[in-house]
Amino acid sequence: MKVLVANLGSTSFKYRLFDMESEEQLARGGIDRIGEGADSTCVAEIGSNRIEASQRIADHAAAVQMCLDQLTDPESGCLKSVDEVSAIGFKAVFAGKLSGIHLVNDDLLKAMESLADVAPAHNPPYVKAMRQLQASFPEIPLVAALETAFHDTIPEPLRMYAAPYHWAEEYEVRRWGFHGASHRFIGTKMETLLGSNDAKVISCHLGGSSSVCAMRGGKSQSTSMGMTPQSGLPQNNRVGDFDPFALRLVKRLTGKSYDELLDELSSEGGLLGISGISNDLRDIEKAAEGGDKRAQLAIDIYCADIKRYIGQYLAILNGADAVVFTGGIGENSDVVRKQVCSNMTFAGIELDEQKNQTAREEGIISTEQSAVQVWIVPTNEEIVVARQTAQVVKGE
Ligand SMILES: Nc1ncnc2c1ncn2[C@@H]1O[C@H](COP(=O)(O)OP(=O)(O)O)[C@@H](O)[C@H]1O
Ligand SMILES: CC(=O)OP(=O)(O)O
Ligand SMILES: [Mg+2]
Repeated sequence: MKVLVANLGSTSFKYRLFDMESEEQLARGGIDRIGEGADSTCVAEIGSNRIEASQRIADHAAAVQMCLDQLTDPESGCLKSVDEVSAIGFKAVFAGKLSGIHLVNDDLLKAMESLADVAPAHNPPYVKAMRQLQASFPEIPLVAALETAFHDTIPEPLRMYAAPYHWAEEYEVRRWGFHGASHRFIGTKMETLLGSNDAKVISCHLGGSSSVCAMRGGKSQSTSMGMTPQSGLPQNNRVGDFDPFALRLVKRLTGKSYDELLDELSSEGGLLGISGISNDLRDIEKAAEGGDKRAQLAIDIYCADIKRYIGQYLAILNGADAVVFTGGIGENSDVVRKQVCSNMTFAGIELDEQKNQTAREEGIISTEQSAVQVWIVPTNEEIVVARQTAQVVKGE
């Protein structure tokens, strides 16, 4: 059984094709900087073929089409036709109480559409891509793996807001949490790497969107994203945690509506809003190296917030066995990892600067005497979604 997984990130598109009998990865590809109006780097590995291109990709729907073209290319592809794929799984984000794994049908699409204003960077591209694929390939089952389900194990006191009690019951206003596929992958992987099925792990998934998750025995105990993917840490261009009453003041001073202000916070906030340069950390790091103060401030605010969550989670878990960095930023930015882990010796966290700078793949980047191990672990959200998709197709 071949399963294709589509991961429509806030800044990127990634896909992987698996043979599910062996879990062999047959192909993978990625496109970054989607919709920024700049050229995207499009990289794919299909069998032994490596394809690299630089071109303008307007949106995620165009990215999905490019993936299908790459896979079915007569020369470098690995499929004669898309019909060889038994199912397409989506690392889908938010459908409220329709959490977990679902076949994509009208009910699911409507639930995601009804929450488009709550998850504006995520739900609209998913719905568009799902509808496009439904129309083009009506015989191929589409499966949505909604990541909020991973956080069902968070205890009630860490899941609820101190809002009026009936908001949780009537409107489902609670800390849902996201990035479930990535945190689940890291939790399972760390059980193997640490040789324990009861490990205390703090997973820092840092990318276009970022979240930190405290896990015990691979189960989520708390996470930084709350009701929506705009919350928690500062995101690429979305605000992160924020006091809602500031809106009343800015509304009064500007005459703008709440909707306009929320749109600003979810498209002109986060790393872009603070730096005024880019929503991509690569550009921000370059500007900060060149002495740009706001770029440096964006990095400082981001790292201070990650540190704050790690501190919270050390308290919640009563210490930790490992802190893990993953995601586009977590795996690639030694600058962020160094700044986050500085001045943490009180908690037994000590980074090995040399290892941090040179590490490119999975490995430990803390010193031998560091009581808490610090790891880089490249995430594989797609294998988690592929397994869930195969379960649905097999009717398990
Ligand atoms: N070499 C790098 N150095 C610093 N940051 C990087 C590097 N490569 C990627 N990034 C950051 O990672 C982000 C993409 O992360 P990723 O987890 O793939 O994103 P998404 O949220 O779209 O799934 C980019 O927007 C950029 O900020
Ligand atoms: C919430 C989420 O999955 O975000 P992203 O795809 O941007 O990492
Ligand atoms: Mg992502």
